[in-house]
Amino acid sequence: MSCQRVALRLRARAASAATPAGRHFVFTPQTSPLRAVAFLAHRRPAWQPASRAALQMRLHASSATATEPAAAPLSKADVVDVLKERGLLDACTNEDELRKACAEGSLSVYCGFDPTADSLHLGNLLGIVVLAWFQRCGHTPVALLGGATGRVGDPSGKSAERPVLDDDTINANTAGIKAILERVLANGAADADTDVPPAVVMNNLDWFGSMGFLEFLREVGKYARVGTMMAKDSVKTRLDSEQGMSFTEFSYQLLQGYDFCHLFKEHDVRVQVGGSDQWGNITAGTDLIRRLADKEGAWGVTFPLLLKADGRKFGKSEDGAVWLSPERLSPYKFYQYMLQSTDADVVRFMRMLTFVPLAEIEAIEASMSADGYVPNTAQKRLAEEVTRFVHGKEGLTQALKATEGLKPGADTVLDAATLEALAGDIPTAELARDEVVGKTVVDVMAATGLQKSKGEAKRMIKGGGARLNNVKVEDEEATIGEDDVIEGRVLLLAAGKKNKLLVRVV
Ligand SMILES: Nc1ncnc2c1ncn2[C@@H]1O[C@H](COP(=O)(O)OP(=O)(O)OP(=O)(O)O)[C@@H](O)[C@H]1O
Ligand SMILES: N[C@@H](Cc1ccc(O)cc1)C(=O)O
Repeated sequence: MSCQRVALRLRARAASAATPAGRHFVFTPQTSPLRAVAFLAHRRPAWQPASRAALQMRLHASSATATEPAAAPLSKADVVDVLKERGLLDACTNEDELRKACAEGSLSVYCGFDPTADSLHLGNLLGIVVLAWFQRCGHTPVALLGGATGRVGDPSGKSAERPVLDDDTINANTAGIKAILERVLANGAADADTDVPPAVVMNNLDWFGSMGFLEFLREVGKYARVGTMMAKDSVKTRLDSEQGMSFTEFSYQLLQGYDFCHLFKEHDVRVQVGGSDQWGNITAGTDLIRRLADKEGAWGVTFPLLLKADGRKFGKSEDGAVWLSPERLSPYKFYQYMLQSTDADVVRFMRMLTFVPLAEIEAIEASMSADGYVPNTAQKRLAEEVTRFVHGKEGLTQALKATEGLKPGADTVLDAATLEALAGDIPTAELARDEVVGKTVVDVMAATGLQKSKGEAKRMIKGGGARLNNVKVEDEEATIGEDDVIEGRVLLLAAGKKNKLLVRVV
């Protein structure tokens, strides 16, 4: 949409808006888009479908002074609209029924995560975001660890059998993703405007671990139809392949189906969400609930896969997976990744991965093509929001400090914790204390390889490009004192604007 059209839409939307206090603003066609934008963003602290619909209706009405009720917080009934508006709804087993059930009361909603790696990645974040939206609307999110299903391997979306992981790996992976789910869901709840129902984390090994094969065949397998199982996309595509499919992976849909059935019966979980490739497994669950528990009232919802600009999905097999664990990808690197989103992606990512109100996102989008837009403003907002969700306030602070301190030519002095967190993100060397303290900057630059020789290091200082802890080194004979080793542990050297080296003093 052109800037002009966005601006007109925003003006039209704002034309009849009321402040929370009930006073009315009348915006004219001359009102600047940024004023309209600022007003809308200020007025609507959370996304509100009811008022949005009212605004849309007024877009087509002639009166520019009609009033609108004061902003209301999100309610249980809103969640389906929220997901749709944000591009997070791909399919639903029965949307009308689900809407009705959401409006009638608080539902428990689950999403499963198999421990195929010790960390989740950016693509998996979508499942957490969807759970968090249900939570913000007043429903209870349940994150299910696939301690059992991870031992079998989901064939969905895979062109070949998954490797069988050993028990130790699966247990370590389960612990890794459990920590991430707990942390990210807690960050999301802490950031919500209102109190939200607490998240629950479960592990399907708790019910499958003690179930024998005969029991499974008798209690679960008896209710599944082979024809239906064969018709799932995950099976059809693999049966056509040369390698075929193992019975183990063929059975996967029944395990996931039984999870839903178990959670439905034992914990009154009514909704399962998952990526679009999970449709077959999710409907295996709703089918099983109908047959085994003889009950209706369970719904499946899928969200589209998060894709890169070139159409490839964010996953873990590709080079450079965007991991959510700080051990695999530091908050600084994670922040940098989001910061480098292209203008073509940034608005889509903001809609799908953040909780920024849609009116504000539209305002940001409009501002991007307006005069005076400071490049990367939208990317900064995206990076801040997603980093705070994934790594918490402390992680974001760390990422911002590191970004500031590592900017080419920065003069901010960083603390030891921030610097140490960067080990692995920037070149790092380790030297004994007596190889650093009392030595010249030239010596240390050469000893660490930051400069090829002492002569080169001297020339760098002469040219004004050498920095110790972001402070310019003026003197070729300058020595490193005890005080230069930050908190006795670390220092930062730079040769030129971009060539930085972290020295750990041991
Ligand atoms: N980019 C994505 N967007 C949304 N959901 C995703 C994305 N990637 C994975 N998921 C969800 O996470 C589930 C588990 O991911 P899975 O382990 O199958 O693949 P992956 O992590 O994407 O790794 P790979 O790169 O090996 O395919 C998927 O079935 C899907 O529902
Ligand atoms: N099959 C899902 C994980 C999952 C496991 C168990 C479930 O009950 C639900 C989902 C995936 O591969 O991501």
